[in-house]
Amino acid sequence: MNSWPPVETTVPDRHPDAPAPDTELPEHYAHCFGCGDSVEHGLRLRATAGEGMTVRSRFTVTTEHQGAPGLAHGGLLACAFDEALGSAVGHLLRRPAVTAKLETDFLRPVPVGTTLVIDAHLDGIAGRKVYVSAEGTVEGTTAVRARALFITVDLKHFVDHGRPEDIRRVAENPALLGRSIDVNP
Ligand SMILES: CCCCCCCC(=O)SCCNC(=O)CCNC(=O)[C@H](O)C(C)(C)COP(=O)(O)OP(=O)(O)OC[C@H]1O[C@@H](n2cnc3c(N)ncnc32)[C@H](O)[C@@H]1OP(=O)(O)O
Repeated sequence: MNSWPPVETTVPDRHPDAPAPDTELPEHYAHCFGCGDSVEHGLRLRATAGEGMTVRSRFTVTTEHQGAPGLAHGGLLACAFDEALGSAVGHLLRRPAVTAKLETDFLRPVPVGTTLVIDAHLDGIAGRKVYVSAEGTVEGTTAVRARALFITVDLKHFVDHGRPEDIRRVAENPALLGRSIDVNP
């Protein structure tokens, strides 16, 4: 395995306004496939702030999430990790960031009806680059590991690239966005 993080980094402090350990974290966007409650067959990850630079997320696999009979689809598991890792970056640093690179190791199948517990850890930052890793367990057994590079961005990233009607909808109803991330840090 390559060394991780792959470049020299520093470990940041939690943002002073980051949610305290054991706080249940809100969805970051109501229409997010990873965490939004408005998405009928979305993953609906639930997350809790941990100690230090950690966040624990939980993903319960339903029949809509299958790739093979009775088993979670690998791409959706990767999505769950993207969300869990992004949640750690967003909530602990309180800065918007997007995934630039995501790698996953699938060690064991994840059955429908089980809950994957994803423990994400913010490993270090170098400028706008944020390195995070996570381990997912099912009933105490490691099933998936992942690591990712997120890049912090400003609000302009979303305004410039997002579909105008969706940007407008959020501007008209800011409650669609969670309040744990500073959009103008
Ligand atoms: C609470 C929130 C939860 C959110 C969970 C969900 C997260 C998501 O799904 S985000 C959606 C998926 N991701 C995206 O759409 C991102 C698409 N990509 C982009 O917009 C751009 O490529 C972006 C913003 C990542 C980087 O572009 P840009 O701002 O021009 O920066 P750029 O200069 O290219 O890169 C910055 C640094 O990162 C490095 N970098 C960028 N991409 C990569 C990569 N794939 N691999 C390695 N390094 C990379 C660059 O080499 C550069 O390094 P250095 O500073 O040392 O020169």
